[in-house]
Amino acid sequence: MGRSAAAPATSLHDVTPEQALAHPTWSMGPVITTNSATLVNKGLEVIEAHLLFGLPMDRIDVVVHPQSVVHSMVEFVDGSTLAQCSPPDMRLPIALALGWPDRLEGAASGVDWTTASTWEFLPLDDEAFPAVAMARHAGTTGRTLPAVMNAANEECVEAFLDGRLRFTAILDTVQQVMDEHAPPSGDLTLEGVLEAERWARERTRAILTG
Ligand SMILES: NC(=O)C1=CN([C@@H]2O[C@H](COP(=O)(O)OP(=O)(O)OC[C@H]3O[C@@H](n4cnc5c(N)ncnc54)[C@H](OP(=O)(O)O)[C@@H]3O)[C@@H](O)[C@H]2O)C=CC1
Ligand SMILES: CC(=O)[C@@H](O)[C@H](O)COP(=O)(O)O
Repeated sequence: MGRSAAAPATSLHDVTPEQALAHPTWSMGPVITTNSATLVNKGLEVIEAHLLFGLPMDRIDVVVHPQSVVHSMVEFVDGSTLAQCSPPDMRLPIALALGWPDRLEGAASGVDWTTASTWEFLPLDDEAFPAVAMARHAGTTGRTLPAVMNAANEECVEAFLDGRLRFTAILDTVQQVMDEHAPPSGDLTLEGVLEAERWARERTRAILTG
C-alpha cells in the first residue's frame, strides 16, 4: 500500500497530482496509481475479494504495509496465517496467470532472505481514507452501486490529474454521487448497470463543472 496511506489527514488536502503519482513501490498507470493514493484501489480490491472468494465484507481486512512485499494473507480458523510474498513486480502475477497451473521459472526475483529488512504493518486510518469504508458499503449494497462508485471515481481522478479537483474532493464527490444514486428496482440487468454507469459519469461531471 502507498506511502500516502500513512500520511496525516491534515496534509491530504494539498496533495498534488505529481505527489499522488509517485507511488513508492509500484510503477503503474496514472488511474490505478491515483487510486492507490486515495485507497480507492484497496476498496476495489476488497470488493473483488468479496465477490471472487464469496467472503462476507466483515471477514476481509485491510492493513497498511509500506514495503509492498506481502500481497495478501489468509488467516485460518486455528489462528495460523499464510502470507503471499514477493518483491513488488507485476511480472510475477502475470507469469502465474499465463503459466497456470505451472510456475514459470525466473519470472521474477524472489525475496532476498540474506539481507536484513523490516516489514511494517499499520492499521488503516478510515477517517483520513474513507475509500475502503465506501467500497465496503458499495460492495455490501451491491446492485448498481459499485459501478456508480467506480465511474464517479474515474471522472474525479481525471479532474484531479487535470488540476480541476483537490485530492480530498475526489472522495467527497464520489460520496455525493453515491448518496444521490437511486438503484433501479427489479432484476439487475447489464443495461441497468451500464445506465447507472452513464448516469454516474454525467452527474459527476455536472458536480465538477458546478
Ligand atoms: N499496473 C499494475 O501493476 C496493476 C494494474 N492493475 C489494473 O490493470 C489495468 C491496467 O493498469 P495499467 O496498465 O497500470 O494502466 P495504464 O493506464 O498504464 O493502461 C491502461 C490502458 O487501458 C487503455 N484503455 C483505457 N480505457 C480504454 C477503453 N475504454 N478502451 C480501450 N482501451 C482503454 C489505455 O489506453 P490509452 O493509453 O490509449 O489511454 C491504456 O493503454 C487497470 O485496470 C489497473 O487497475 C491491477 C493491478 C496492478
Ligand atoms: C500491483 C497491484 O496489484 C496493485 O494493486 C498494487 O497493490 C497497488 O498498490 P497499493 O497496494 O498501494 O494500492
